[in-house]
Amino acid sequence: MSDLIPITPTYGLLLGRGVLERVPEVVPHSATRVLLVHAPVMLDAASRLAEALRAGGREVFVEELPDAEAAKTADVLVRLWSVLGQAGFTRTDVVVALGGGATTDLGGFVAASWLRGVPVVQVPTSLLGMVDAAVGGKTGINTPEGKNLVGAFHEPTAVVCDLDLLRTLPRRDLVAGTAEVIKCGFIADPRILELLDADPDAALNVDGEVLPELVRRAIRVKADVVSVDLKESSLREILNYGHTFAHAIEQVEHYSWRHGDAVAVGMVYVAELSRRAGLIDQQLVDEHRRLLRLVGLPTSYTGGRWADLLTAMSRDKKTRGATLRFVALTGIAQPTRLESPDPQWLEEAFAAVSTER
Ligand SMILES: NC(=O)c1ccc[n+]([C@@H]2O[C@H](COP(=O)([O-])OP(=O)(O)OC[C@H]3O[C@@H](n4cnc5c(N)ncnc54)[C@H](O)[C@@H]3O)[C@@H](O)[C@H]2O)c1
Ligand SMILES: O=C(O)C(=O)C[C@@H](O)[C@H](O)[C@H](O)COP(=O)(O)O
Ligand SMILES: [Zn+2]
Repeated sequence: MSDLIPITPTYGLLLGRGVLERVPEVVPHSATRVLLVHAPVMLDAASRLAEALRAGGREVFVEELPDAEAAKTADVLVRLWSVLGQAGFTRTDVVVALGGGATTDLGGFVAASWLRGVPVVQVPTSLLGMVDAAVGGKTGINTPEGKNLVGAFHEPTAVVCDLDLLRTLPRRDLVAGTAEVIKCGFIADPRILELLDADPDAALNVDGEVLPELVRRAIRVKADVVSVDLKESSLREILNYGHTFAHAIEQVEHYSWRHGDAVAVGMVYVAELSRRAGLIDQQLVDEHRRLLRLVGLPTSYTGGRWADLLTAMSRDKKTRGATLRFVALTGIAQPTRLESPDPQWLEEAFAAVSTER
């Protein structure tokens, strides 16, 4: 099973089983040099890919990145700029990123920043990377002040998602990836929620047919948004559902929380907030908790001081001046914005996610 999904008029996504070997096909012909950055766990796959690229006559530089969020730092970026400079990378050369969302965010930003932009081919290896991080052109790194605070919009030349790679993904990371799939269900595609509800085990079976269907649907949601609003002038914000509180958790917890787990709690937080603002009823808040728990995602967060979380939320990219802004729902597949919510609701929603309900 393999098919090419158009993301925007300029690039597509190859989705299927065993498609990793087709990466050389999508590397631009003009590229004589390739920088292949990979997550530590992808060492063998990176070596094989490098050999295949060399067999095609390319000069390949392989760089292993620190794992997970440790890859998304200025130090790693500086190290890679040095590699590119020493190797004499030109604008026709290419970066290939092989790993989870942290690897593709960093790889994308190296490509965006080198010579003000060279091509990048994204090869996500986690569920979250396939349905979200590697698609849509958001790239970047964290700073001590917050998550993804430095970055660029830089669309990939191609995205290659080999579903076979999910076989080695730890269960906890697979589950975390479903948070972004569920997010797509809540903001745009209720069928995602139905499929998941009907058979949560099938939704997490990497050898079955339900997971690929969920992956395709989530990618379609993302593609429909980024193809009309790459730079997040308005519509794209809906992909940030749950992320205001999620990013605050990640930062306050020094990135010991998985992004997807934080997004799960963040969606419950904004649902609680939206109920207080009169946008949704308690039933839809409960539905968030029920669906997230079905696949084993967390729905509560007991750590963190409220003041620290609020400071972190104020640095969210949707904030305008002193105005905190959230993506909220008025119903399933009906996203809206909630601006300057009552400070008491903000804290009450925190109290509500601080206990298991
Ligand atoms: N740019 C975007 O639009 C966007 C969207 C969503 C998330 N993100 C970012 O993506 C990151 C989260 O992505 P993630 O959940 O993939 O995290 P991750 O990249 O940290 O990967 C999670 C873990 O799984 C491992 N892993 C990945 N693929 C594997 C495989 N096939 N087999 C075994 N282990 C594997 C990784 O090495 C890591 O330890 C965050 O930094 C988040 O901010 C970006
Ligand atoms: O693609 C987008 O736009 C998103 O918001 C997708 C999110 O899942 C993703 O985590 C993104 O990196 C968050 O972006 P940020 O601008 O809030 O850092
Ligand atoms: Zn996310």
